[in-house]
Amino acid sequence: MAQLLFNPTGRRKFLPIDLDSDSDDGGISSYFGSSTTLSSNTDNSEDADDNFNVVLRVRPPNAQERNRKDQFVVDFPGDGQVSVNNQGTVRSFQFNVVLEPDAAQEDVFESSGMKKLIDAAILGYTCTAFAFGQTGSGKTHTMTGPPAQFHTEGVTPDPNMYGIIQRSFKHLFQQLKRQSAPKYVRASYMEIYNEQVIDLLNPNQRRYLSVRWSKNKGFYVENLFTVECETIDDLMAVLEEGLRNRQTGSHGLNEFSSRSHSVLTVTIDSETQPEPEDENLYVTKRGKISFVDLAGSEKVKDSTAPGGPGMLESNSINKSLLVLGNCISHLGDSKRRLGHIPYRDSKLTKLLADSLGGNGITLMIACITPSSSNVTETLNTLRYASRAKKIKSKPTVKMDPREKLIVTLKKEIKILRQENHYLRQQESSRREQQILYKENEKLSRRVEELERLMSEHPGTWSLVDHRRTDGYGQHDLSPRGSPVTVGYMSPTGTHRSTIRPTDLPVSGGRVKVSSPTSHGQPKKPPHRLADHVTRPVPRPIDLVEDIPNGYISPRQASLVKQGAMSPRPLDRKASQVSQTDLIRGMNEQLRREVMQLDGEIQHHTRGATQAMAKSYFR
Ligand SMILES: Nc1ncnc2c1ncn2[C@@H]1O[C@H](COP(=O)(O)OP(=O)(O)OP(=O)(O)O)[C@@H](O)[C@H]1O
Repeated sequence: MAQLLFNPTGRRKFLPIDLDSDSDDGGISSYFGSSTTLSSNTDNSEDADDNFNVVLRVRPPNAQERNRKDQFVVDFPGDGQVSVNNQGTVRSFQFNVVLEPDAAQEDVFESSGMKKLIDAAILGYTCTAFAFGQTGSGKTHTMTGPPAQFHTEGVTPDPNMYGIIQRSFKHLFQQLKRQSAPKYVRASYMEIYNEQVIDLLNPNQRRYLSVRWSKNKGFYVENLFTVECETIDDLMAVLEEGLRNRQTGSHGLNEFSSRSHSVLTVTIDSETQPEPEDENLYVTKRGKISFVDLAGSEKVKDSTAPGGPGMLESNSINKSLLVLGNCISHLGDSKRRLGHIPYRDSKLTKLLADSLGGNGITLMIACITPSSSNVTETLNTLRYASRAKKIKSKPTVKMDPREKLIVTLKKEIKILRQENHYLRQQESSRREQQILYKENEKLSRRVEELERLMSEHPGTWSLVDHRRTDGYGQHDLSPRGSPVTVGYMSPTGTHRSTIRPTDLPVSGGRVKVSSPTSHGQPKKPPHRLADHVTRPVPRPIDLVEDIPNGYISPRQASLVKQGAMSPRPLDRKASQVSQTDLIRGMNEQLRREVMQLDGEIQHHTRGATQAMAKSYFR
């Protein structure tokens, strides 16, 4: 897209908008009096789920219709309903919001959900507001205000009559003013006239622009000028310039009829930080809001220029509206929605493809007249609008594809870092466990040695374990009565037994001595597994059930029993910590056991030495 140093031609018509004025309409009061007349079925014009919102506006009868004494055939039963009496046959339709003839410009802006669209565009969504309906039904009046005001020499438009475009500009800049992050606003303005795209901001060089398609952008207009808009005044100048250059004509139904479809697009680029902790990563989100004022559908016989350019205009207008209608029919049908949508059949539908069926948020304002002379067109518009109501879209935030890739990669890096940290933690805890296993083996060997030493002097000491038949008991120095677990633990398996100090015959604080087995040789110490026992294959400890009993505290155990706690209360990391603690505890037991055995032996050796000395000196 080319950039234009914007230098609007002609003098300013629009009055500046005061951004600081309290009321959202800049002090605009109702043109038709203060009564707001609208009805809505669910009062959900601001409903977040409503990504394709259709509202209906019915204009008041004009002078011509009143003079003709046309009948008022549209009725408003309330709750978003509208009914049309076609020579006695009444048809009813339902919309999100129905704006009755005396609804003011302000009411349209406030009730249509337009603010939601602007807010979404600031957040990076593709939004579209478009007005459609038969010629003279009030589309341009709704979008920009009464066309007579900006097409009549010497008339300055009344800000009270500003349409949703000017009011949206104001809301946009008011919102941007509140935000600290930088935002860049740009605008383009084009029209599709007789199936040709014309840049409304480059009137001196009236040439037709091509509509192209790219994977990243979808359909777009090549070489369309975009104007940087730092202030609301810049945007107003863009609107004014475009309106001045737009194709208008006069025919029987509208003195200032738009003979083209116009698309004014405001793009909002905002830099955001997707990762709050990563101060260096900024991505640009590109939101946009397009205001589309369609040329009015019309009966060719009503056009007052038969055979001339008016006929060609009417045909191409009707053709592109027909294609738009086809696309809407397809998109509004749950089955056909998944098939081919004929966007490519007209330039208008190509450029609206994103808004209609894609990832955008769309507001459609259907405009009708209340007059009996237009009842057929009114019913057509209402059917069109009803079909459009069924369109579903999935809005997504637009981001530069390269920046999107960077964000994705950054997220992946973050996940990999976390995984790496977790694995390192596991590795260090595994290493600690290995050290503890080695220590456990050493201590167990020492206990075995000491036990062998004691057993080599039968009659002096022996170890008693009346629960075991192999003649080997275990020493437990924990406070009497408390069950403890002692044993040998190897990296490949465990051998555990729980004994109580009361189980051991104690005499004078010492373990009672009795003879070892009748074979005289010590059997395999209880700290080791018997040879025929197959050791379990080592595997990561991740479940509480994998760990022998003793991991859950009595309080936890009772909670599990009561069902107040899951039997797997520990996570992977916690269970590994518990395993380490278990081995550490066992090593502590073994250390005390070694000390106890050492003490026993020293005590005995001292006793024997004293006895020897006594007999020597005797
Ligand atoms: N709600 C309204 N209240 C008062 N006047 C209205 C309203 N809607 C439309 N009008 C007037 O009716 C006339 C036709 O409206 P407008 O030009 O907006 O119709 P249109 O749908 O854009 O027609 P076309 O498709 O031919 O461009 C204008 O003079 C306009 O000011």
